[in-house]
Amino acid sequence: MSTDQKSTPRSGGLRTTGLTVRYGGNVANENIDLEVLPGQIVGLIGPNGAGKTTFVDAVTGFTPAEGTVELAGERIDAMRPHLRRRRGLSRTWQAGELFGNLTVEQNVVVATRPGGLGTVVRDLFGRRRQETDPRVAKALQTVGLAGFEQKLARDLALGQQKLVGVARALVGRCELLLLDEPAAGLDSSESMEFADRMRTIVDDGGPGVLLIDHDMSLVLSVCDRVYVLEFGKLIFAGTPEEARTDPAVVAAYLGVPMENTDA
Ligand SMILES: Nc1ncnc2c1ncn2[C@@H]1O[C@H](COP(=O)(O)OP(=O)(O)OP(=O)(O)O)[C@@H](O)[C@H]1O
Repeated sequence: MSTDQKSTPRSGGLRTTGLTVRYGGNVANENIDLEVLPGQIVGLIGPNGAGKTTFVDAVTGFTPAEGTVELAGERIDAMRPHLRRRRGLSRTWQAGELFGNLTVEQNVVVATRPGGLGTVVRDLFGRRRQETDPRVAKALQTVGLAGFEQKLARDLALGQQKLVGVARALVGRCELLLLDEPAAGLDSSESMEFADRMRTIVDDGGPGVLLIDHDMSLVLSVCDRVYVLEFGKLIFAGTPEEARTDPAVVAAYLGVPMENTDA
């Protein structure tokens, strides 16, 4: 495994050390050391069942794990999921996260309210309708959806709906953004458009991003670094260029040239 991880503490981003998840006798993640620095897009890939979702669940606190998780230099592994979120660990979900009958703006507002959807609905039908929260406006501008605030979420193209999901994750404190299969359902040009937007967000001072996806061309083209999981273990960490020719990575993908592989 090639890696250039340093042992000095970082002031931002995500770092896991020795992250291990067991489901009975099955070790779904084994000693995972992974780092995402601010300003980086880092890919996490691996064949079906390799342990990618388990890793996300462990980092976000939805699955018990051994080892440490640091966010922006602070240990968060003893925290419950909502506290990790408050510290700036944000994620998007694979599917079904938007409320189709609400506007784009309302969908993002939901993420800013402690009461979630219930509070927003009360605001809509009660007298507490407020001006647009500047954080919401900024998040929508960041993802390129300024001007779409009053459209219904269901009327947007799928790629735009995914960007609403990103805006929701970005609103409030965001030290690290976990993108869980953002390209699912997108065609290759929509995926690349999404990737370009993510690159711009990160390069413009956005958070570090951990991108988990089956779309290899997306991951290899947009990521600064790539980690590859197989049977719960990291078999590779390095640049996308190194991943394309690494024998263990190629073997994990059955020898198919990686540009053409759909994990
Ligand atoms: N809640 C659970 N209880 C028991 N075993 C589980 C549980 N969740 C996942 N596993 C097992 O852990 C291993 C890793 O699964 P995981 O879903 O994390 O892989 P993945 O890389 O995300 O797969 P996919 O690409 O298909 O989503 C698999 O062997 C799976 O069967």
